[in-house]
Amino acid sequence: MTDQAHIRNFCIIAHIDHGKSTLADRLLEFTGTVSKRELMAQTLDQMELEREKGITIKAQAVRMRYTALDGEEYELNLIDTPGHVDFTYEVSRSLAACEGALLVIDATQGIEAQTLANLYLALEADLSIIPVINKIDLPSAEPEKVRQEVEDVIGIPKEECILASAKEGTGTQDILEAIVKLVQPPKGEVEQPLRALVFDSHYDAYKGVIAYVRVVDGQLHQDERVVMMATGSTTDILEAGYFHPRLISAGALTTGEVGYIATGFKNVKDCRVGDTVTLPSALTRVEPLSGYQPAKPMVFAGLYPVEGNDYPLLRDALDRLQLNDASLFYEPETSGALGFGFRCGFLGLLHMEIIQERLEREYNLDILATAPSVAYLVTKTDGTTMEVDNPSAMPSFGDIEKIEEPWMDISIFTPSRYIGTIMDLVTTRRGTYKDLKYIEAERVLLTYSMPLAELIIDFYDQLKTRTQGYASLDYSFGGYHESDLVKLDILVNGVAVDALSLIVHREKAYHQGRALVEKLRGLIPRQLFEVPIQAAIGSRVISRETVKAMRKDVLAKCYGGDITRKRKLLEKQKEGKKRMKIVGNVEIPQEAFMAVLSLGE
Ligand SMILES: Nc1nc2c(ncn2[C@@H]2O[C@H](COP(=O)(O)OP(=O)(O)OP(=O)(O)O)[C@@H](O)[C@H]2O)c(=O)[nH]1
Repeated sequence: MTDQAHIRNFCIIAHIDHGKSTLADRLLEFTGTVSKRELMAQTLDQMELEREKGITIKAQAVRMRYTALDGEEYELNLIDTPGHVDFTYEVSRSLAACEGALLVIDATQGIEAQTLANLYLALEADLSIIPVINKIDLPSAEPEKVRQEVEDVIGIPKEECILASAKEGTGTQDILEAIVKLVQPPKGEVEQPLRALVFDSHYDAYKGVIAYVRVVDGQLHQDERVVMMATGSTTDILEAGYFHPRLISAGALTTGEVGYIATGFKNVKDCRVGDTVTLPSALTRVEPLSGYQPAKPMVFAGLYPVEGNDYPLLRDALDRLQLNDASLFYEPETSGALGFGFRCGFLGLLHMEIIQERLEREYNLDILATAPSVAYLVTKTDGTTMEVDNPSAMPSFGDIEKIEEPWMDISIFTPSRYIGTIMDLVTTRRGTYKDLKYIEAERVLLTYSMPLAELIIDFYDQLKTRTQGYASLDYSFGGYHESDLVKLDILVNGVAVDALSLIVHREKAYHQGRALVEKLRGLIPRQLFEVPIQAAIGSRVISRETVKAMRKDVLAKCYGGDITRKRKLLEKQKEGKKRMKIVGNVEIPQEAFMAVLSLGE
């Protein structure tokens, strides 16, 4: 165990793609924690999906030993943080386990929305900030300009910025020296009863839930009985140790240290991120560490197996994913159109996408997902209130007194030439303007308030398209507000398809209904008969399109000749069918359920 004065706990925060993982690799390599050969492209991003999407999802922690220029050896604990807004809560928990943060800024991009969002979280957690201007090897790098930006926007003197290239290793030692000099050693009392913060966890088939902890006070030892203050669960610590980056058992962890405990818990729910670990004997004497909050899903969608028989498999897969991901919520749901499936709650759209992909890739399931929805607070005329996260479960409008929907505070960084088009985009999404700040002559920070329902429908892609990729976005929950909403039903061949129902603002209902049926006409394949598609509010049909009947057989092309070609065509047709659901007697493809996401403006 290292004495407290020689421990430094820090994290790296950055906007997506500014080079956090690459820099982490350089630090691991420089300190000899991982050899170059061992260092796979990105050690810290372990999940395959993370690697592919190039984003960090789960926070990780690695212990390094570094002999500084002062001749002393230090224990440096690097806590990696997720870079995406969906995971803000995990970021803030990781930050709470540190005393310092490297703020990485891309020298070709400058400060972006999540640079600031993460910086604010770090300041809230009272961390020392070390700005690192990365990618200075690139020809388009403008380190001087970015330095000035750091001084003007963040208020840190520009001389304190470290210039680095994580790719080439420039500046690595300067960064390590700055960590030793500028980051405070951990405070906390080793004589006090144990308090350790759980800042992340993962499930291991042999050791149960592995909790990633920061010991704030006291010590913890293997075989000791501990209790989780928020959930009340108790267990004996099977193993205690640190990450190197693999788990190294050390028998104990002391005040100020970061490491893991193997808890034997069978579910991450017993050991939530943000919870405090203590000893049963100290339970009544210690205050839990602040800031625990259960993750709250914001975006909901139905997930259905394409093959009805796969329902039990889907349930098992969700069960298993949830072992590792306490923020994933699901419950059984039945849809008239899609059969048996699950209503799932996610932290955000990216989270939803990740879960969907993991179900398909790791569990080999074909999933049909309905369009994402938010959770509405509905007050009925009889005075009762309910939360509705599925449009088809909305009570009939005669019974509704009012509906409130979640609004987000959003901030957008953009070159000033795009202000007009962004303003226009946000207004068509019912957003309201809050503020505009010039960051430098040609870059601005715009802030708005906007319904989450509008944000999850293609907003980010639209923003990127309209600004040629230059704008960056960040958002946080801003409260519930009453809105004039209606339910839009879609009828296919005269039958209302519950999974296509939408909640929309009354003023936009007509336009959206029309756009949607037009889109659906293009997506629903021709059948042997004519298929009308209608949009309706209550019993009033507001728009109608028709899918014409099919005229020719696909096999007609083959002139009865080439059998391989015929088989190929049939195979292809089968492929195409994979993501189809038969509703009534009409085949509806997956894209139809997502059509609402791409209606354009
Ligand atoms: N030229 C150059 N490229 C770099 C440097 N640092 C990182 N990159 C590249 O920038 C891209 C993003 O780097 P990552 O380290 O994955 O970024 P990140 O911040 O960890 O991204 P998230 O995990 O999504 O938050 C990768 O293609 C890196 O190879 C650098 O110093 N110079």
